Amino acid sequence: MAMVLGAEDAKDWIYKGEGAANVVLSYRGSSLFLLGKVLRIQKVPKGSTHSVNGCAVLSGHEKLLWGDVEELVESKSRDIAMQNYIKEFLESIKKNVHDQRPAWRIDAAEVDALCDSAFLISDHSLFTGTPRVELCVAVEIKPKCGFLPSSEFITKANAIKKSVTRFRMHQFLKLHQGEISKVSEYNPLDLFSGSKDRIYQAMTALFATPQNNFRIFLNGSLIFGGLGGGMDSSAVRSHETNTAIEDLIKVSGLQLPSFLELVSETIFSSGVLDQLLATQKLDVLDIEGAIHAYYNIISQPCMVCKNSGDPELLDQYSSLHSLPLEKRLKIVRDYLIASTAKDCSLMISFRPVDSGSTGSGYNSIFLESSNQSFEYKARFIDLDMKPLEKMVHYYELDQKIVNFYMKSDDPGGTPYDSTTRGTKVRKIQYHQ
Ligand SMILES: O=P(O)(O)O[C@@H]1[C@@H](OP(=O)(O)O)[C@H](OP(=O)(O)O)[C@H](O)[C@H](OP(=O)(O)O)[C@H]1OP(=O)(O)O
Ligand SMILES: Nc1ncnc2c1ncn2[C@@H]1O[C@H](COP(=O)(O)OP(=O)(O)OP(=O)(O)O)[C@@H](O)[C@H]1O
Ligand SMILES: [Zn+2]
Repeated sequence: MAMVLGAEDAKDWIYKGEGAANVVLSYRGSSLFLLGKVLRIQKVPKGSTHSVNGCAVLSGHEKLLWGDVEELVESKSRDIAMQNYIKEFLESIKKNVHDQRPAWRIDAAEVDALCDSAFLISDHSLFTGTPRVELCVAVEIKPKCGFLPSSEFITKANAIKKSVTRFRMHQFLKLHQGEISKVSEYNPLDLFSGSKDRIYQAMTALFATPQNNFRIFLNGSLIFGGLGGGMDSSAVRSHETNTAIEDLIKVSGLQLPSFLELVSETIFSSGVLDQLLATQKLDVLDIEGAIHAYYNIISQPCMVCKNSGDPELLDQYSSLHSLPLEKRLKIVRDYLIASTAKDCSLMISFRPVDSGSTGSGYNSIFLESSNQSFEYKARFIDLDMKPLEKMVHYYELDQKIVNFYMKSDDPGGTPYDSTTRGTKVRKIQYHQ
């Protein structure tokens, strides 16, 4: 369907949220086609001409990497060929959303008014795409990495990575950098555990410290959690949360614990995170292994080998450098796919249905504690491909997170075993 958007249409698009790379707007105009859709527009870092996640076209090395995924290589160039460049519309959007954006996001990047294209996607915070027609409660969860790495390429000095989650270690660095005001007790291993009780425990922790990992929408509007992917959502919470949660309770008939139970039960019985975890686990070698394959692909001397004076390690790494090209490409491809799976978000929308009426074709769930039935829809968002050129950043950030964590005093014990929380088990392991 051909449709041209001009500056006058910008008023119909309302700021919904944003991440590091995109601003997302929901439609509140009168076009039936656009109702229930969101527009996802790329951002450009302040002072740069490239979008946050690199160029829309693949670099030469990326073509080598993804070359056998024909659709990907083709679609990237098709986007460019079909570009419908609507600068005025995007300029107006840029102006309109300015006041709602978090200051730290404004400082980092702005809507790219020179963008070639934007994504028009279904609004997954709505059940059927029609706001205000029926009650719909949705949650957005950014689960992050749900397993502990066990790669043989993790150096002894970084062995802590095998027993403390990346999420927890990163929390200490974020706290130090002022990005968060307190360390979250959310443990991704609980969420991915497949155990009902542990999933519920993860949900309770996400609710207590939502950061950019948890949001609740009521009929498509954010009622809980940080707008704009805010690390700390204290502003939204202190202001509006109480009434919003009261609204939620009133309209859904669910008390908060029952609501968290509904989400936990859905995650548990749908198995929706199982496949995500399997995809995350494509990262078999960890960045400490994959980085070597990366340097071969870009035909540059390996900086990690260059800076390592340990003959034993160098010997181990040489096994990676001497792999056939196809194997090295696969290592990096799998690493990047896993990175996407570690960074995407899950949106689950719910609508109440009369008990027993499950003939609609949607998945349904019965919540015993409240004797209510719900239909649900689970969708993943932000499945963007990660740019190849981020590999060095991944390596450096990994080292930084681990080094900082080792200097920190984490009173939390081993996050993968909540029964040992509060003890010094982790430290004992570390000092061994
Ligand atoms: O590296 P991480 O784990 O901090 O993840 C980044 C996210 O940080 P957070 O989830 O807060 O820790 C980060 O999120 P925030 O900006 O912190 O909300 C982005 O999602 C970033 O991806 P991209 O650069 O937009 O493609 C993410 O970068 P990738 O690592 O997924 O490329
Ligand atoms: N299809 C959708 N339906 C409803 N809301 C959406 C949709 N896509 C994105 N959003 C909202 O917009 C926010 C930002 O979108 P998204 O995560 O795609 O941005 P991003 O910049 O790519 O994120 P990241 O920081 O993880 O790279 C999401 O957190 C979510 O609240
Ligand atoms: Zn190397």
